Amino acid sequence: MAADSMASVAFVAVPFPAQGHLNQLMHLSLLVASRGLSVHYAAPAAHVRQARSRVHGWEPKALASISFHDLDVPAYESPAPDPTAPSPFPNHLIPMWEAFTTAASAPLAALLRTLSATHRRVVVVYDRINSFAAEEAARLGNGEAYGLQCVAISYNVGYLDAGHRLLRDHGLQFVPIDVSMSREFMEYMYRTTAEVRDEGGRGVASAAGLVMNTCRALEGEFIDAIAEHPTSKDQKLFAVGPLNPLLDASARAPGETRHECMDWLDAQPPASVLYVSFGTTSSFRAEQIAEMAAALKGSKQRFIWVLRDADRADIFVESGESRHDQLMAEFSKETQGTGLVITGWAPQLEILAHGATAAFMSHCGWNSTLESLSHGKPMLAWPMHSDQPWDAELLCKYLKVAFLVRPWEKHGEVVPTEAIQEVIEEAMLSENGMGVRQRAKLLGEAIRASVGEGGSSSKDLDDFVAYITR
Ligand SMILES: O=c1ccn([C@@H]2O[C@H](COP(=O)(O)OP(=O)(O)O[C@H]3O[C@H](CO)[C@@H](O)[C@H](O)[C@H]3O)[C@@H](O)[C@H]2O)c(=O)[nH]1
Repeated sequence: MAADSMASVAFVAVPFPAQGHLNQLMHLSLLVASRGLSVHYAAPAAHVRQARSRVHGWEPKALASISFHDLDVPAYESPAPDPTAPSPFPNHLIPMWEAFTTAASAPLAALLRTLSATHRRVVVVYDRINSFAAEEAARLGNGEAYGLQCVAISYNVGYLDAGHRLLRDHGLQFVPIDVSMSREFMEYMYRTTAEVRDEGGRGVASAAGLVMNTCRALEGEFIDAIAEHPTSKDQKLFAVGPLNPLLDASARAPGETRHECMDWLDAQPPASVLYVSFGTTSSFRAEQIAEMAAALKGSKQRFIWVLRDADRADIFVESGESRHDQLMAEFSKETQGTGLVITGWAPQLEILAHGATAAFMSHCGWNSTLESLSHGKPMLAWPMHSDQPWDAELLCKYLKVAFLVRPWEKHGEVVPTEAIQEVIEEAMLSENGMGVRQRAKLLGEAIRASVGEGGSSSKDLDDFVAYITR
């Protein structure tokens, strides 16, 4: 591709302001920038700062290849999450999301107009929740918009048709979205997300296509099912994932200072540590924390447990102290030598890549799922909300690389120590566990091949860049 043809195209990423979403558009932006495009990343100031400070797996200097733009939004509340709420869905983030959707389109439109005047084409890649960004791109004479699918593409197959052949053939259940998400968030999505307003229809009519953070090795049949669906008519589809960087088993991330837990991991035997973490949007009830602590201790397995509450709307107003600090000081003494508890931000990508890590107990957020599988690590699935029950189905019944800790039907109940411990022991010690680990290792190799030279995702990324710079 000629350099001038690249430079005359502006690529503008418009993420949804939550860690699991900021992160994916950041990785895609860095990948596209490394191919020589002029890349812009536009979000509220605190979220630009969050995305930059938490980016993992890249050289910090890679961030210099992107122009960051603060979208001016009015002040919003940033309450602490409520761990006692009946549902773990992060309703405390909704005031911030409302402020974002109401206010961000005007500054985004101004940015797009400026770029439109100085570039041959403006390509907006927007989180599918942010339909407003595609509408702003459509107002430009030289604008083009692509949705970014931040969750499994099979999730959409289930959403469009819960009785789809692929679901029937594999015995997969789709939990309706109004069951796995809060009513308040459904109402919000109905206003902000064309695909939801359309009940799974075409979505933003003007969007040129869809970029998917997945690969054929994981979801090939589902990618084909979406391509054949009438809603994809005239849309360009690109499966370019996993977007997260891949590290080798030494888990050395470029240019980063290492978290102290990595030295501890270095000293553990190969494939001996269970990693436990539940992403950035869920908080455990105190009763559940006690059962988890007892199960980890009782299993006598090595572990790293990231015990943190859901992010606040603005992560920089967090107090620094954790409600778990005191309890954990005691638990850490009891399990010293066997396990580590982290109540701050953990280097998840590095932990999952490390040769001492055997398996990952997770809520099955799509980033966690991709980060684990792309490093060949099986999962212990404990879905909390949103797309997570679907991911657990995909992992346990379709890919067969996970053990189910808690079936979705029991999501209102506290999972007792014995049930958690039983799954840990099955994953870490049993013959069946070894089989699942082996399958995850092979799947990891296939996923890595997808983004390697000549792989399906690498080819789709080439095609995407070639198409937007045509
Ligand atoms: O201490 C921590 C905690 C988290 N992470 C990272 O934070 C991200 C978390 O993302 P994810 O696993 O997807 O979980 P959530 O934060 O819960 O993500 C939300 O967004 C995802 C993408 O849409 C959805 O799949 C989830 O259901 C939704 O809850 C991952 O990259 C983790 O590596 C860390 O690096 N360190």
